[in-house]
Amino acid sequence: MSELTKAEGSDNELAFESALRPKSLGEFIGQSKVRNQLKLILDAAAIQNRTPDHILLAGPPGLGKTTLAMIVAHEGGQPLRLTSGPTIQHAGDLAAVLSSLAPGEVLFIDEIHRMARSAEEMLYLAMEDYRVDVMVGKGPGATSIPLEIAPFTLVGATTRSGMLPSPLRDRFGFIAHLEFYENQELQQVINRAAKKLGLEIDETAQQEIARRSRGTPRIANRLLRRVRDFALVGGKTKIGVDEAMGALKLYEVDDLGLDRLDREIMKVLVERFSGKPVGLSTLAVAVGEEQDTIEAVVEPFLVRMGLIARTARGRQATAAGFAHLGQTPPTNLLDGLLDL
Ligand SMILES: Nc1ncnc2c1ncn2[C@@H]1O[C@H](COP(=O)(O)OP(=O)(O)OP(=O)(O)O)[C@@H](O)[C@H]1O
Repeated sequence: MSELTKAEGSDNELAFESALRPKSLGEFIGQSKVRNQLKLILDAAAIQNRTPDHILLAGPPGLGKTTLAMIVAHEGGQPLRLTSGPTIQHAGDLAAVLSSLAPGEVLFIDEIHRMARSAEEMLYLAMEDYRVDVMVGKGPGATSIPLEIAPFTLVGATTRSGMLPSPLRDRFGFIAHLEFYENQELQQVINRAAKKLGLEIDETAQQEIARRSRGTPRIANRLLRRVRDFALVGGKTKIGVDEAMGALKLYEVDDLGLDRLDREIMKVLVERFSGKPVGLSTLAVAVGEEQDTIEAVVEPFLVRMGLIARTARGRQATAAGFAHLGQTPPTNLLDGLLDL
């Protein structure tokens, strides 16, 4: 049974993601600058028969950071070890992972900004000298024993590159900033996924889904599956614009791709605070969501769409933000910002 058939059977989001992941740089759509930069690093390492430099991938969720880490391992013919910052709560957790790496292995640490501080310090030495200092004993009798580890490539991923301490950031040979995808690139993502899923979908339907995918391949794939369900239940074998629009309406994805949480945030900024600046914590309480989610997931997209602006005084709705909710901005909203 193929990976995709198994994923179809379980309809499990993670299984689907992994089945739809591009396996090589050539298959990876968009992000051409990052792709070329990454290719140079991998090719140079291959010529010199050494492990590629450590790589940091920064950007909002769902843009392909895990996929790129898998590609780095795959292109270099190396195994991949996956872990994440929140699971590394002590230096010992990291020491266990590092000391068990095979030579050349690619270590992927997702949400690397959430790793324990003590582990961060251990990572500095490991990245630079392929060595860890393991503390044995406690108190004044404690000694540190240096332990050699195999040469490896670290691929770190973060949605909050600003939260990484500079000594850690500086130890990466390459920092890639992933950008939101253009609609035409998302259309390619949808087309590719549809082919893999054996779906017939016309171009207008692809465009409608692409336009509402928040610049994010993960969302494009997810919306495609909901549109597929809509067509299936409606007894359609070919997906057209009616099926696409029907499903998107049912799942409350609006014209610009804003979902329920995006709209709630827009409503708070426009209706409750009338375009005045609002602090992140107030905003989080007002919509009942984690500050982290707002900052890493919601805000980058709304800023990119020009619907809100981040200022030193807080978050503000812009004139375009007011217009999107069908409201008239206050007269003192100058150049998208209130003249306070
Ligand atoms: N450039 C791309 N071309 C085609 N599909 C892509 C691309 N980037 C991402 N995808 C698809 O989007 C999904 C999410 O990608 P991925 O898990 O790599 O994102 P991520 O940035 O690691 O997200 P998170 O930070 O939430 O873990 C995957 O199923 C993958 O197939």
